[in-house]
Amino acid sequence: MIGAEAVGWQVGGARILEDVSLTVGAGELVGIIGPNGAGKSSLVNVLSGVTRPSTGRVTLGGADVSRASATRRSRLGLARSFQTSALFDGLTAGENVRLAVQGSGPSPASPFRRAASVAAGRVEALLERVGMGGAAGTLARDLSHGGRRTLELAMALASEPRALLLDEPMAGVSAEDVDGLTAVIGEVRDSGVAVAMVEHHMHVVLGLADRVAVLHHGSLLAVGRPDEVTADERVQQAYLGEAL
Ligand SMILES: Nc1ncnc2c1ncn2[C@@H]1O[C@H](COP(=O)(O)OP(=O)(O)OP(=O)(O)O)[C@@H](O)[C@H]1O
Repeated sequence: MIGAEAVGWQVGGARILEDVSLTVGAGELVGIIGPNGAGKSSLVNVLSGVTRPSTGRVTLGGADVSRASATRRSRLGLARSFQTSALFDGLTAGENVRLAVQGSGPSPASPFRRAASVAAGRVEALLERVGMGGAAGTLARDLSHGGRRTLELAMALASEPRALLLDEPMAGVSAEDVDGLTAVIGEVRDSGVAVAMVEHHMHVVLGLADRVAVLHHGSLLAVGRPDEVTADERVQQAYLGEAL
C-alpha cells in the first residue's frame, strides 16, 4: 500500500537516509525502530511528503508519489500523526474531530464553510472507533496524554486513510494508557489500513507489529518478524547498552 524503493535523502553533504526499501501492505503494521538519530522520523517525512527523497521512489497504492505534495498524498489515502500535539486545546474532543473531518473533504482550504454540513454521526463514529465515545464534550486540554494521542488518532482517521504513518504515538503516554492505545492501533490495522509506526516503546512494537524494520545510521539493518529481528546479532550490536 505504501512503500519506499531505494530511498535516499541528503541534506547538504549529510546522507540521512541511504537505499531504504520498505513496503507496508493493507492490513499490515510495520514497526520502524532504531537508535536515536537513525533516520526514523526522516523516513516518515519522506513517506508522508514533508520532504522529497533525493534518490529512489515513494509509492502509494502502486502509484509513484515521490514528487507529490503532502496534501495530494492525503487525498490519495495517506494520513499521519505527528510527534508533537496538533490539537486545539480550547476546543472539545468532538470539535477537534469535526475540524479534522471538515479539513479532509474535497476542498480542505475552506473547512469552516462546511461546518454545518458535517454530520454529527461521523464525528461520533470516529470517537467511538478509538474508544472515546464518551469524551466528545471534554476539552482537549483536560484529556490525559493518552487521551490526547488517541484523539489525534481519531483525527488522522477522519480522512478514511488506506495508509497511516504514526510517529511515536506512545510518547508521553502513561503506562496505564499504553495498552488501550495499543489496542486501538491494532484495530485500525485489522480494519485493513496499512500502518507504519515509529515507536521507542519496544514492548509495544514487538507485541503489535507484523514486521519490524530496524534503521541504523540511515540504512535498513534488518526487516522481519519481531522474533527474527530481536534475535539478529547486528540489531543487538546496534542497540548495545540499550534493552531490546
Ligand atoms: N532537516 C535536517 N537537516 C539536517 N539534518 C537533519 C535534518 N533532519 C534530520 N537530520 C539529521 O538526520 C539524522 C536522523 O534524524 P531523525 O530525526 O530522522 O532520526 P530519528 O531516528 O527519528 O531520531 P530520534 O529517535 O531521536 O527521534 C540526525 O542526525 C539528524 O540530526
